[in-house]
Amino acid sequence: MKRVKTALTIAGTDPTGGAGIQADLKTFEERNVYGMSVVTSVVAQNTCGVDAVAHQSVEMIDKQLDCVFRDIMPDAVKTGMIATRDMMVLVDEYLSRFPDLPYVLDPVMVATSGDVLMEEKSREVIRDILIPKATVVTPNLKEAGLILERPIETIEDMTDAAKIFVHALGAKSAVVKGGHLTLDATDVFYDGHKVYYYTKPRIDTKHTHGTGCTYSAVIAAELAKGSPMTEAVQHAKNFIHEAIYYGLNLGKGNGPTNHFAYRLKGVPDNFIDQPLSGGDE
Ligand SMILES: Nc1ncnc2c1ncn2[C@@H]1O[C@H](COP(=O)(O)OP(=O)(O)OP(=O)(O)O)[C@@H](O)[C@H]1O
Ligand SMILES: Cc1ncc(CO)c(N)n1
Repeated sequence: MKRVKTALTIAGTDPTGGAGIQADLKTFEERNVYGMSVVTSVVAQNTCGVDAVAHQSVEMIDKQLDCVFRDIMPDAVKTGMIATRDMMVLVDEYLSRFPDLPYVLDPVMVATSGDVLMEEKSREVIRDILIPKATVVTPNLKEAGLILERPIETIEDMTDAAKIFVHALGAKSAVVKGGHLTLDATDVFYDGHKVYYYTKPRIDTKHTHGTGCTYSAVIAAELAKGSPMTEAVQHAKNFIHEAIYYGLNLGKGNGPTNHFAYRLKGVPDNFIDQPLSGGDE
């Protein structure tokens, strides 16, 4: 019998719904994939920043993972905020049991607001343990720079970085995201053979909270459905572009993106349509 495809996110939370687990689940749903979630850290945050973080114990994360894996096998997994070394080691244990499971690694380190979401000493665990397991790793410029210990600022740097993630660090593929470039929003994808450039015009907005989470969640959903990597990345690029373009104008800081936009080509009829406005009330 045919069954719906499923994706699991292992990540931290955002009660305002723009980033983290909440963004991932909305995105899975928008891509017609059944979403599941394991909470690593409860984060008291909003569009202005992070107020407090409560890490779940490794035992509790283990119990959540066990509940999922012995009941509903995901067709793809994505990880976002995994704050500590011990949490990463645990996640690695599960990934090791299912070596064929598509795994999207978003190496979340710092929120858009600048708040730190991962212990600095965990960086080498991401690099040495999780990256070699990744079907695709999706760093932004800063994360790529911190992991590779060199500045990543230009398209050439991004191309070199994507190749290093694959050839030196052992990821199957890598996409270095250019949301923080100054010109066009170009993302560089390398699959071990060929480099692909995905470019969209930069949208002039401050409402980019959770763009990275949303983007990697699209890739996970597409991989769950069996799409080839290049198509998954193209969907992610189109999805995030529309989600930013048709911004919802919510929040007092860097607002969330519009997770409806890729499906509806805009905002639902009963929303106040204010694309690209600046967050005023
Ligand atoms: N202003 C923008 N205009 C167009 N595309 C953008 C813009 N900002 C980000 N993007 C796109 O959004 C996607 C996510 O990239 P980004 O570099 O912002 O991730 P991130 O920094 O990990 O996000 P987060 O804000 O969740 O930490 C990429 O495809 C990037 O090109
Ligand atoms: C939980 C969580 N993960 C990732 C980000 C990065 O956007 C965030 N702000 N919060």
